[in-house]
Amino acid sequence: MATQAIVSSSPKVLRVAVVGVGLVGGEFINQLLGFPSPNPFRLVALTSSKATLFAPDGLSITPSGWKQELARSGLKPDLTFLSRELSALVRPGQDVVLVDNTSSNEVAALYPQFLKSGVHVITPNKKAFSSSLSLYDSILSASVESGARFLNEATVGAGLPIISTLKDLVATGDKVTKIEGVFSGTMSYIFNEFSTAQAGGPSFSSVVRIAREKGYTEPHPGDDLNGADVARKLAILSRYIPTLRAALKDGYQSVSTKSLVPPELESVQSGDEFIEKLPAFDAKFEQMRAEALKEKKVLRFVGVIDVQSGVIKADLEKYPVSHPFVTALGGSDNIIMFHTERYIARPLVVQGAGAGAAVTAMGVMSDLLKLV
Ligand SMILES: NC(=O)C1=CN([C@@H]2O[C@H](COP(=O)(O)OP(=O)(O)OC[C@H]3O[C@@H](n4cnc5c(N)ncnc54)[C@H](OP(=O)(O)O)[C@@H]3O)[C@@H](O)[C@H]2O)C=CC1
Ligand SMILES: N[C@@H](CC=O)C(=O)O
Ligand code: NA
Repeated sequence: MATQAIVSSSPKVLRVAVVGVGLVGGEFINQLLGFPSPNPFRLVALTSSKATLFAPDGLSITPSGWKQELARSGLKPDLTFLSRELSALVRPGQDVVLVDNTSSNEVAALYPQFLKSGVHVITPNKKAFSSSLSLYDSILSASVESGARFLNEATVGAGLPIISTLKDLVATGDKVTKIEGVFSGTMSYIFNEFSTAQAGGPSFSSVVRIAREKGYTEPHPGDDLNGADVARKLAILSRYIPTLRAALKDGYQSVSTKSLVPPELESVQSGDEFIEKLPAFDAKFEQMRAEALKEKKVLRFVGVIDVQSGVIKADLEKYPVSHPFVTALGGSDNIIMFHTERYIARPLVVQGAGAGAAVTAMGVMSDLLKLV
């Protein structure tokens, strides 16, 4: 009988640094610490806007204790320090990952620096990928230069496989002709509750308040209501479509976008103040709801990328109650339809919860697992 060679290889371990420990960040840390054994991840850094913890061989923290540990840390957050320390940890067979769970432009602007030094970047933060083409290009070239990867599945549809589906369609040679759908968990929740086949219903401001309490909104709910969150998602997806890659040089701001923020509230800086002042504008939204219902329709906030015409827009539209954007959706659900040359008879459809801490953190975890 032939002797079989026994090949022993130690399992790959990834060092993970987390910046941003809010709703999504907190849930992500708990999912990471609770990963089934053998856990391939070592949490080496936690950084909030006020403090940081760092231990190159892994922090000794627990799901119930990390918040206290971080609050007790005397170390102030310092992204330059973090970048230097993480790049020093990169070596053959030892991968290091930055997970950015903030919505910060400042952190996003540093991705090229982290990537250049070989640190992978994973994030649900839309800022870098939906901003100027020059930042996007420098992220791509830094990744190509070092081989470090940037993964951003949770930036569109939270945990739903939207970016991976689009990448697969394009990489296998399919031609995308149109992508359309409900891309915002917040807008989905708001209009699923506010605009139904029945007359009357809750006030607009009350459903916005609940969407925020459920953790669907951006840190400032005005960033959802002004359409910017949907415009950013459309910009991110457009860049994966070869003919549209360079269409939005200045980023999401070039997407034609309908804002639902009353002009009087545009300059309100705090999310709390915004929520407090919104009830004064309920009558205007009630009128929009009643006008749609007169036509036997309901309101839905949708996004469209029409590849052939080059139109990319985020808008509030009226739909008959038999439309899939009405019948198929509840809660914070997203629905995204990919029309392609291969999926010509009926679109490829991805649907499910598109916001909330658990499903977003799962999208970030699924990216992390792609590196193991
Ligand atoms: N919530 C959801 O359903 C989804 C969220 N996302 C994205 O996930 C990201 C996080 O969202 P969410 O958790 O809801 O937001 P939160 O506001 O709950 O969390 C963001 C955290 O980032 C911290 N932060 C901001 N700037 C810095 C910085 N420079 N260094 C360290 N920490 C910083 C904030 O701290 P502080 O409060 O002290 O300022 C805050 O705790 C956002 O980019 C959002 O767009 C994506 C998909 C779905
Ligand atoms: N605020 C966003 C969160 C996910 O991207 C949304 O409501 O969809
Ligand atoms: Na996703």
